[in-house]
Amino acid sequence: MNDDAKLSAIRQRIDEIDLQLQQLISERAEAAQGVARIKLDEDPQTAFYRPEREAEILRRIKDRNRGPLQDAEMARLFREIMSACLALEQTLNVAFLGPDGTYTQEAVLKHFGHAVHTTAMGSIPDTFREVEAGACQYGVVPVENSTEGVITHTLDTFVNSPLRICGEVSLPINHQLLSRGNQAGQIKVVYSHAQSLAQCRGWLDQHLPHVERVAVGSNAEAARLATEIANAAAIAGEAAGEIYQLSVVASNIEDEPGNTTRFLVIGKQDSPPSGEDKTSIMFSTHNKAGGLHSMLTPFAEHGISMTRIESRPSRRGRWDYLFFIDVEGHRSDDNLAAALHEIEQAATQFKVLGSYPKAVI
Ligand SMILES: O=C(O)C(=O)C[C@]1(C(=O)O)C=C[C@@H](O)C=C1
Repeated sequence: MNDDAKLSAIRQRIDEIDLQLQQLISERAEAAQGVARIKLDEDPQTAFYRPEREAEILRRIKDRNRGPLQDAEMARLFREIMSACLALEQTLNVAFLGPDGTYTQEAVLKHFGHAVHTTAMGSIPDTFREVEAGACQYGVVPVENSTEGVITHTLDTFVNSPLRICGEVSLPINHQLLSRGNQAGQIKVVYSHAQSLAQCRGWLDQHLPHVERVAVGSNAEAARLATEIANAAAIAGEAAGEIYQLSVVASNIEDEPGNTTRFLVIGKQDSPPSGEDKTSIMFSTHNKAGGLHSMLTPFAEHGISMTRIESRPSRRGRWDYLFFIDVEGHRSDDNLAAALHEIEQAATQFKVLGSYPKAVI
């Protein structure tokens, strides 16, 4: 067989595979419609989105992947199939910290796939309010960055919100220096969110030491300004560059190569156990020596791993703090339920913010 004949034979095989794939995807979508009918029969107020089921499916897909596609690529393809199937059951509206083109929007699409409808909000509290009011079923907000630490605004907003955490998203952050066509030497001002400016401080000191740095509300806002102002550039993600049609002057300019931001998915529902879960809680304790230590002892005694601890002033008095803690496990696990009960008894204020599947993709 010559090369032309080989090529055409392989393409014929690809056509046959595509046909089978397409038929199977349609069958899968019909199956999802069947699930939706049962859910509605059982409860007219049902939640169609099931984070624990999606996490189980995506984990299995990664586990049984045998290449040549990477696990993450394979999971991403199935992520989109599930997203389209869910859209047949219900249009999902997800509020996020906007404007369009922010990393938070990227996190929404990574977590829910592209078949969801996204609504850009002006602030973190507005994102919470949109979900509390029922205008969107879910919201996505940033909570911590591996280089810059916690996003305090998100933690503070949880204090008075009835919403639950029902998922987490981990997004590698690759910052691009974007501009309308300026070369690095022509740039006089760089706009970005304060956190992104901080994450690129070393690069800016080295490559643009005399250029003014201006912090603005979001990276997407910075990208918009870079389209309007002469000799301006923005630090933002690729998505913002595409939306605002800016060219990349320098890519991946973050100082820490592993720079990652973690986002939380907030909603009104609790996520049942998925097999690999995390639980986030918030509490305050009497302001006395050893107070925090004694509050954490139940975790150690019940063999629970803590993955994060943050403290915030409680605003109820000087030196009074709220603690935000993430642990491994689901609140319905026996050992975690026992530990949480003991902590609740000893706390002056206590709230489980949610149990949810660990990020899979
Ligand atoms: O299993 C379900 O509950 C479904 O609705 C099906 C499905 C899927 O496509 O696999 C779709 C949406 C849910 O979030 C989880 C899974």
